[in-house]
Amino acid sequence: MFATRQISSIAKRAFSTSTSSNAAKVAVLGAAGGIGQPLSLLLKQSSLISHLSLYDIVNTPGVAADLSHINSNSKVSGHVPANDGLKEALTGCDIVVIPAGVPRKPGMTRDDLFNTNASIVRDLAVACAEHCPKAHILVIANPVNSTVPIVAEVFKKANVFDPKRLFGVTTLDVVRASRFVSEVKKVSTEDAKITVIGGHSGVTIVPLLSQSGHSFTEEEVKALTHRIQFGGDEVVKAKNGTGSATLSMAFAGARFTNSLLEATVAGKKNIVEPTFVQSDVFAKEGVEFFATNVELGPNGVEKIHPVGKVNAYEQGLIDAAVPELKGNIAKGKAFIKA
Ligand SMILES: NC(=O)C1=CN([C@@H]2O[C@H](COP(=O)(O)OP(=O)(O)OC[C@H]3O[C@@H](n4cnc5c(N)ncnc54)[C@H](O)[C@@H]3O)[C@@H](O)[C@H]2O)C=CC1
Ligand SMILES: O=C([O-])CC(=O)C(=O)O
Repeated sequence: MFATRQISSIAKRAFSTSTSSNAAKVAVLGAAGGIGQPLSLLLKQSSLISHLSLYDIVNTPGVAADLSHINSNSKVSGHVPANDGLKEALTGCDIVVIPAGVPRKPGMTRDDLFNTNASIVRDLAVACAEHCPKAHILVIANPVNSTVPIVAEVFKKANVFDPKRLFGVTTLDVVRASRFVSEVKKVSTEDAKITVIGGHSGVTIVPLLSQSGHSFTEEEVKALTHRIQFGGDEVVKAKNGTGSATLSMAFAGARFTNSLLEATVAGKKNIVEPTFVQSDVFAKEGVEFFATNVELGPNGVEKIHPVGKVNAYEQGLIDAAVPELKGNIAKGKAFIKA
């Protein structure tokens, strides 16, 4: 249901309504990339955005010129590093979405991207802390389990950290889970709402199929769990060295950004999305960031939902996720502290 409803309502807004009076400035950093371009296209259709600000180290003037001909009401600007481009892109931003960074090739883990992407995300976070310290920051760049703590540490160093405004985008995991379960159970995706908790890599992705209202055989649970945890690898393998998920990620990133806009700009209530945030849910186990369903409100995180009832199999998945997550988070924090 979400997909159809979202696309038709976005399309309607684009062609029949004007931009909301308190609409937001939204920046996409990495906007010329595989995710950045389709994500920017989807965001261009939102009437809750007044200014779509596109930043990349290359090619954003062209992407911005192209998108700017679409007759929705938002302004589009393109920025590259020259002439204070990053400062221009970020100043006045309400939301910053960060898909900047390299994607995986076959045989790599998301953690293998750390060496390249950690410094990209750090430098962009430093600029956000300086030019738009109150913006909501949505991190897509992998490894999300480490890049989110990196942004947090940068913001803490600059004394501007607000944990309610920092999100790791894990929406693709629930989008995949919904699709895969709908295929197995032969139901509409509307009837396949799956909670996915934890983080965004391999065993840290924990689907809670027992909460879905469907019954599964043991074999189905194992196969679905594996497919949801390693769905990213399916795409990396199929793209055969040319990248990872871009189009489904753009869809998922737009879904999360639109939900945040609905909560912050449109003041809608009961907007719930899964996301990797600073959380108390597993704080006792030493896990500072964790993805669960989160209610979004005018200031970002409104309420972090608990994990809820899990069965023994899912408890085993959580037990496997916790140490891995702890390590990923510590690695991100140590990168900035060092
Ligand atoms: N959170 C999630 O669920 C997902 C995350 N990803 C991650 O998203 C990231 C981007 O993936 P793609 O768009 O496929 O890669 P891509 O290589 O197609 O695009 C990345 C873009 O970032 C730009 N870039 C590099 N350094 C930059 C900097 N310092 N400032 C601004 N822009 C910079 C590049 O010029 C390029 O246009 C990867 O790290 C990938 O692993 C991908 C899919 C899902
Ligand atoms: O698999 C990757 O590297 C990209 C990603 O995070 C995903 O598709 O979930």
